[in-house]
Amino acid sequence: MERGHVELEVCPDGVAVITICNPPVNSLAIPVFWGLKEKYEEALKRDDVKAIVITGAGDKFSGGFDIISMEAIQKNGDLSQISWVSVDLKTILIEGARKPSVAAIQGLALGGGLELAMCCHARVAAPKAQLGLPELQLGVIPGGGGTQRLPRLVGLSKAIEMMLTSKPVSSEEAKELGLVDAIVPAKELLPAARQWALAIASFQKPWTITLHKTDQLEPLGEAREILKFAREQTMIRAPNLSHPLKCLDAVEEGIVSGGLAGLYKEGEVFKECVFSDTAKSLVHVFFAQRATAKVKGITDRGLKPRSARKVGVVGGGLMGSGIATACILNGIQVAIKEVNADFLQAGIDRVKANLQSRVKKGKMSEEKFKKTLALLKGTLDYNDFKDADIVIEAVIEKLPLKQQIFSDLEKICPPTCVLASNTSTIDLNLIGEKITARDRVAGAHFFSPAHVMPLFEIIRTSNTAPQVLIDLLDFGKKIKKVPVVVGNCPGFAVNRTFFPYTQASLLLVDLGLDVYRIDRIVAGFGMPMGPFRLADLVGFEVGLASGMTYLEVYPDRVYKSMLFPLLMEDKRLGEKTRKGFYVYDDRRKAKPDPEVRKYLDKSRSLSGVMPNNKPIVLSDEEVIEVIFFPVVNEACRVLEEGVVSKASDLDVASVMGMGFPPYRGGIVFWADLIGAKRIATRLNQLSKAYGDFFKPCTWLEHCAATGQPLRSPVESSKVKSRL
Ligand SMILES: C[C@H](O)CC(=O)SCCNC(=O)CCNC(=O)[C@H](O)C(C)(C)COP(=O)(O)OP(=O)(O)OC[C@H]1O[C@@H](n2cnc3c(N)ncnc32)[C@H](O)[C@@H]1OP(=O)(O)O
Repeated sequence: MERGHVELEVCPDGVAVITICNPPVNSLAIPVFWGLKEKYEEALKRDDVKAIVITGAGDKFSGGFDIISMEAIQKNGDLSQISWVSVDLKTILIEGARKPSVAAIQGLALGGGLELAMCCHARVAAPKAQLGLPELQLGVIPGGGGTQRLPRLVGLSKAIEMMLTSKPVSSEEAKELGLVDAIVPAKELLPAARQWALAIASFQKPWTITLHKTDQLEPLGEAREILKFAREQTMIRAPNLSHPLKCLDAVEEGIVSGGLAGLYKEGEVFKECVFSDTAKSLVHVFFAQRATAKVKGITDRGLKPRSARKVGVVGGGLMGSGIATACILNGIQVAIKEVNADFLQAGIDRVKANLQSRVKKGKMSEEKFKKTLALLKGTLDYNDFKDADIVIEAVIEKLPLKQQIFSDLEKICPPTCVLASNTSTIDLNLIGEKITARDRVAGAHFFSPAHVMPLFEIIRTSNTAPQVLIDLLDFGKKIKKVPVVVGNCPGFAVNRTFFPYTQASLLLVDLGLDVYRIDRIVAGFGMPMGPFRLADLVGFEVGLASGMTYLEVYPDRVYKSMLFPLLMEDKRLGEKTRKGFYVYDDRRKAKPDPEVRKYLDKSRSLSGVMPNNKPIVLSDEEVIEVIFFPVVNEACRVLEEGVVSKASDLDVASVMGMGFPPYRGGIVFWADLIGAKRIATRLNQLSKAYGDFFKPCTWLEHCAATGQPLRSPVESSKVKSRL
């Protein structure tokens, strides 16, 4: 299907208005580029056209190069359809034309959209539009002249900052920076842009060819210093990524050898990047993230969400207060319930502290702080839940307590109120067992800290009503989370997939590897922290309790290490006691502790798993395999059992919930890049050496044997669906 087109209208004042039409964001699909060329040539030829305005249909200028086309290019390996755009279309035809062009920017001008605007001779914007070059977020670099024109408009430092962070600036900031020439009310945008274009044509306003501009560029020596510093920072912040450095190479070429040379370099680098695994992974995550909101059989029924205006939270502990914070931060009223005044005050204080930390960081004004906090009400009884739209229970993981709470809630809450539990392990069917309206029960699983972590796991049981899921999806979006609907099983999708992560790490320790080396390797792979630093953060009591849950349900896949109990015997419980695998100072900075050695030795001798009592030797790559291949194996079980409806949901969940590096595309995408065959072969070897913990599951073996990707839909005959 052809996507997008371009329209041309010649106004009586002699201005040709060229409009990009490709909803919802006017992305620059291939037909749009051809349309731009055709309409431009027409406008340049016509005698009744003096000047040109480029704009986007509706309320957006353009969201940039069409990422659907980018994915297609990555698949077919053919860049020829767009290789003419940067120089032939933008630089020669538009920027080099004998008639001036003005970009009329509304809503957003991102990536290729801003690049198009920058090759115009001026830019007029409506208030509050977003302008930026977020290409690095997709694993590519600006490939339509952005690496050359942005520094020439706003200076090198700011341009580098905008590209490396992928953060847009508002029209207002863009005006100050010199990226836009004027801001006018949205209604006057087109007339103002037309006037501006005519003023350029009659030489009353400057006819600026950005690629030839040098006045904003720093002197060469200073520019080199800025680039050097940017490279150093990039290597620290993103040691596994090469495309930000390549982006800086393209910028440098333009600074040293001129804009045109820079454009050619940019083209070469774009080509290298677009076919990289990094770009493929990040494009996959972009679409996968948006696809989580589409749930077959649920979101295609035409149901309308019942918007959540008031949420009840049961329990003001760490999770409850985090959930309450997430709600009030997004304008939703909250009643938080505790069992006594002290606990309630502690819960409210936690919410306050969460907000205050924003004030301290300059992200929230005092006034906004007060307004936000006013949305929170503390309560000791359920009366305040009488008009709640959603109630989320977030008390300790004790089934009878949760069952009692749900019975109470059913009596007091309106019949349309969604009854959700933030449990991370308990079967939701059991939690809702004592109530009549089981179709109202679902899981609303947040990740700690709940007001910060982006993932929101919505758990459905076989009884959960579609309307409840629609309401929770809407609620998730409202509180700016990425909601993923999953089935009901121990650990649900995320914790279940990742439980072998700690298990395998504990086994490696008993086989003789050092905890700190493991943590370094795993962090080097791109996880926010290694498994032992994470265990410290979560706390050993919690870690051990969830280990016990998995031991009950998946006994063949739990490695029974003594390491946690040994540390706990000496009151080393993790970060909260300032001693776990690491020791912590007042600022929570973790330092390896030589004393840990004795616990490791004891655990090793109790386990007796070291072959011939000698530590095994593994390369860094092998360590990653031993830790992450069992995670892939569990992900395959999750797919096999239909706990998620599509593999990309698990990719998003692993990235958003566990911090799996997005530039690896998520756990299943990453596994498919390696190949099921290699993973299954390695797991079979490990299984022979170290037991059933590593044994590949049916889906993994099936894909290894058939060459099918792991992400392919599991045939329904194989699915024991939990959805
Ligand atoms: C050569 C060039 O230098 C290379 C490039 O230009 S690469 C592209 C650079 N542009 C970007 O990275 C922008 C990507 N898009 C975004 O950040 C956000 O979508 C946005 C800020 C534009 C809009 O956000 P928001 O309003 O929350 O809506 P969001 O749900 O994300 O997007 C709406 C729809 O537009 C689609 N979309 C957004 N940007 C798109 C793009 N550039 N290409 C194709 N589709 C796009 C989304 O997939 C989504 O589709 P769906 O409804 O079918 O799921």
